Amino acid sequence: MIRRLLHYSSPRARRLLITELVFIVATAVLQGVAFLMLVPLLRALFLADMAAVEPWLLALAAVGAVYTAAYWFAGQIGMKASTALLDSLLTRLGDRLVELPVAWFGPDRSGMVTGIAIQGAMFVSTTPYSILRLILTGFITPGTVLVGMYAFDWRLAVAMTVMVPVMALVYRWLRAGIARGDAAHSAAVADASNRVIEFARAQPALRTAGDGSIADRLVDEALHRQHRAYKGMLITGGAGIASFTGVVQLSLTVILVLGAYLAVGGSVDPATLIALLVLGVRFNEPIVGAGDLGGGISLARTTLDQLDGLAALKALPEPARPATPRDWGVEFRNVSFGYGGAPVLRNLSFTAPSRRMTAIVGPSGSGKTTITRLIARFYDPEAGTVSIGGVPVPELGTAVVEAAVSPVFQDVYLFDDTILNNVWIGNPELGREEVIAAAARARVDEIAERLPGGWDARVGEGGSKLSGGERQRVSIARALLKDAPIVLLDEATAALDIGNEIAIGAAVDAVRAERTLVVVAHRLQTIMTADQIIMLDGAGGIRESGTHTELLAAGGAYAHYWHERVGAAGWQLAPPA
Ligand SMILES: Nc1ncnc2c1ncn2[C@@H]1O[C@H](COP(=O)(O)OP(=O)(O)OP(=O)(O)O)[C@@H](O)[C@H]1O
Repeated sequence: MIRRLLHYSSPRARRLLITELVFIVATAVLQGVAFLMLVPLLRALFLADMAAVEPWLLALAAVGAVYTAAYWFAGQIGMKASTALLDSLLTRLGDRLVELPVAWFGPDRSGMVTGIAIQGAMFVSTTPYSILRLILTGFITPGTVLVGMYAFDWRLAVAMTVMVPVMALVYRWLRAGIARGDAAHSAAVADASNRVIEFARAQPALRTAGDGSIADRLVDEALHRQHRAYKGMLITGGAGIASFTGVVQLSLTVILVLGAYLAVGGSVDPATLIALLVLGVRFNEPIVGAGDLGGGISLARTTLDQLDGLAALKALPEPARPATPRDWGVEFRNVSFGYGGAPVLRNLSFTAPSRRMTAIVGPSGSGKTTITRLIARFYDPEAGTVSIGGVPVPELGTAVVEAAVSPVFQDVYLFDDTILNNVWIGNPELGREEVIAAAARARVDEIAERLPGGWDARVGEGGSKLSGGERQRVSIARALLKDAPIVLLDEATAALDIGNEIAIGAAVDAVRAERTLVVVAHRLQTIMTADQIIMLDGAGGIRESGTHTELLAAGGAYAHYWHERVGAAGWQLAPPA
């Protein structure tokens, strides 16, 4: 545990932690020495040997004073060490989250990450002071007492020594049982948290569907599993602690019986025996306390295991020196990819040239959004290459790709901040006026005018005060501000109101001449004006590709799709006769 804590510590936290541990060990040894000094002192008192009482009393007071000072200092350092350790753990967690591929973050991860950030890291950081100190004291103080015992009576000391491996075995068993129970409980808590978060988020959908039975059942099952895991943890933990306490009490009984036997035989005088028995009790007390705290250590260990698990996750490969792309055209060559199940894309090849708009169309679930995720390097393909400017994306590295790509996805997340700041994150280097200008190009000014507070109005958690289309407009404004050479636009599937239609149309016009624009296209206007249309076949490949005019003239699947869509939208391609 100490090694693992040091591993997750910054250099400052490590220094503080080591100093704290040195002082903890010193206080534990001093406590043991003080207990040992009780023997001659008590013996002198029982024998009414006042001449011997005084020096022992003074010596005990001196040890007590040093102990108190060391204890106070360990506490002060301990508090600083905890704060430094908490900082290190949260920094490590943050650094790791930034390195992990975007694809790793799903709703099922939020429970675990929240658990570490809010509770686990705090628990681990207070472990040295609140738990480790007591456990170390629980073993070092009795160890000191045991060594000293040999100076008083070797037979009682041997009896105590024989009990040590038995206690150690039971302690190990206790810790292993608690660790197992705690790991199962933590997993169940994370699962239940995910379910409850999902349940809260899904309320609008559940209420409109009028049947919340599935969500109710999933939450109930998760809570039930958590309850069972908690009960299991209490049962194994309770049984372990009871067994350990029993063994420790047994050792006391052994000392008592042996002491009585020795006293009856006359080889120990009664005054010494009573003093030694007091020492025996003091020997056992801290050990029992340490046994009770074994569970606390396991909780900290579970969080450290989770951090180890995060550290072991494979990040996407990064180049030692990122290559330079020749331009910003995108190429897929024989790309195959799936999410662990059936392949979504199979041997897919196409080019989205620089300064051109490529529209991707196809049946629902055919992989349109997946293509944009591969360009943004949320994932690397299982086979084939995705290249930008002639360089495979892994050779460019995630940082280059992230800087080169502006994604405007459907699931836009807005921070609970002002509408202006939500656009500003597209490029924090620019000034307020430039941000407002870019926002106006995506027609975000209309939204700001509507909200009390204008540009400084807050948008609510996740952007809850804005409509889906309005959130996408903010996302478009971010993309315009970021001014990246590749723009990925996943058009909303829902019908847009006229304001959002115009905003998206304006964004498309603003970027298409200068950048590589790849649009998962649903608006007829976007599709027909694209420089190139890639129509997916729904089986992982491309059915047809070309310009709107070419594909219509070919009279194939695209022409069929187009006429259906036009009919559904009520468009008229030619004036009625
Ligand atoms: N994170 C994911 N994990 C597992 N499967 C996924 C994930 N995202 C998408 N899929 C699956 O991959 C397939 C392609 O999804 P994708 O979103 O790329 O399709 P799409 O063509 O954009 O669909 P739509 O037009 O309905 O948005 C679907 O079968 C989908 O269920």
